[in-house]
Amino acid sequence: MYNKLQYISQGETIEKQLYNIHKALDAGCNWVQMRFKNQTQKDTFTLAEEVKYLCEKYTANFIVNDDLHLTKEIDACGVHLGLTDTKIDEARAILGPTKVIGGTANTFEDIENHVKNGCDYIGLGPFRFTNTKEKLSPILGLSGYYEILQKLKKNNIEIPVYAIGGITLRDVSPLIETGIHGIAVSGIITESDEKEKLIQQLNEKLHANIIV
Ligand SMILES: Cc1ncc(COP(=O)(O)OP(=O)(O)O)c(N)n1
Ligand SMILES: Cc1ncsc1CCOP(=O)(O)O
Ligand SMILES: [Mg+2]
Repeated sequence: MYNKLQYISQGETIEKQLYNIHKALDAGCNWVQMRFKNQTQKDTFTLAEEVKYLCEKYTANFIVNDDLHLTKEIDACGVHLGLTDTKIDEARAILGPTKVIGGTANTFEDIENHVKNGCDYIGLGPFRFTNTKEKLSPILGLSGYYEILQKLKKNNIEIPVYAIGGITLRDVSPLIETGIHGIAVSGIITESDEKEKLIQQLNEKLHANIIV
């Protein structure tokens, strides 16, 4: 099963990205999504090779944001694709059955389509406003997650759903109660001065036995 906590990297240079990823791994993250926007192909490739090496050293899963061909080229564990990125079925045809493909969703219908097209997990959001990403889809809030997760249950659609967007520690328990599998976070881990403690607290809440 997929880890319940995914760290999405931040940093405008290769050095800052590596620093942030290294810190997150040291503090106990074992799933990293490398998100390095608006960069040259050369720099993105250089960073990806370094991140792959680091993740192997820490036995962490490594997925690439957006870039399907880079994922294949460096043999990462998988890729995360948004609603305007390469289509999930195209990615599946190129990557084959074993790579992890995550897809962004904002609605029940997005999830239905992703499942039909061979997606492995869903990043459903945004939960609330965040400065980490520009051009956000409509904010879902807790009620949005509750509605969508109920509809998935009613339609017998089973896929790990990750909440994303502006999530803080105190959001985790109520989000888990909606039926999500886990969370994908960037800001709270990158900015924390006590990363190890935070990751431990996040994992405790993510793994608490909640009867939904
Ligand atoms: C786990 C997860 N969920 C959603 C996203 C957002 O993807 P996308 O909409 O393509 O936006 P960018 O991250 O590419 O700006 C994600 N990256 N990860
Ligand atoms: C990539 C992405 N997609 C929707 S919100 C978001 C950013 C998540 O980062 P943060 O946890 O800092 O809000
Ligand atoms: Mg994208």
